[in-house]
Amino acid sequence: MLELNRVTAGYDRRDPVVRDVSLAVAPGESVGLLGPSGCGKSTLARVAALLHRPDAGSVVLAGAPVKGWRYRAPQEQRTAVGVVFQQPRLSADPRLSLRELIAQPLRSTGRRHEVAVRVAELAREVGLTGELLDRRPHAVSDGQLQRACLARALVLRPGLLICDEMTAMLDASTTAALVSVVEAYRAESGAALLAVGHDRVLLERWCDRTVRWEELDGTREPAEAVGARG
Ligand SMILES: Nc1ncnc2c1ncn2[C@@H]1O[C@H](COP(=O)(O)OP(=O)(O)OP(=O)(O)O)[C@@H](O)[C@H]1O
Repeated sequence: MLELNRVTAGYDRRDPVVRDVSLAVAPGESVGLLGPSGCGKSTLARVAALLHRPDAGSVVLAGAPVKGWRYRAPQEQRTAVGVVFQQPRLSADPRLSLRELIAQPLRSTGRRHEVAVRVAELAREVGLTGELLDRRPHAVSDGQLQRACLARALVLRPGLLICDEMTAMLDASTTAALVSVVEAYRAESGAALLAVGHDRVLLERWCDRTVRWEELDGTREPAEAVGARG
């Protein structure tokens, strides 16, 4: 579903954060990427979500090489990937109600009834009640806002979901609830998952396999890097 081939990326070409990293997620597979704070996991997650152009290497999504990058990849390709970040307040437009937030990726479809039905269905799945849906981000908890962000990530029925420390700010019961929403969606849709984080116990329980950041580092011995890709 996703192939990152020898990706180098960062914020300064002379000193990239991600160097020569390769990682593949098969269709329907869930992969947990584990690494310490600051190693570059979120940067790689943003490349995988087609939101950050790599300086070198390639990204292949559902068998098609991603082309036409500006800072991000073209929107048609981006809509095949759903993404949830660690801090919902940084990714959610504060002017929108949770209902509008969830519906945001559907705004170009114009079919208002369908949009309302889909938003209501997802809100129910993530556990948001009617009254909460009319509130704006400042009037809900982090957990409630993250539920809305997860619903938004699923609204276009992506074939690949990327969860970048999705539950890092949440308590155990909200974490369990959001993981089970992701798993229910994957069971029904066959979507693949890349979950990024530093909670080894959570990712090992959640994912088919986990990969440690050190294993991906293409600047290490070639034998180690090949092993990580297999
Ligand atoms: N927009 C940016 N501009 C410049 N440097 C950045 C930017 N975003 C991240 N960095 C730097 O890139 C490095 C990797 O950051 P990244 O967020 O990818 O790491 P991470 O492994 O996800 O960390 P954490 O687990 O703490 O979220 C860090 O040194 C960070 O300071």
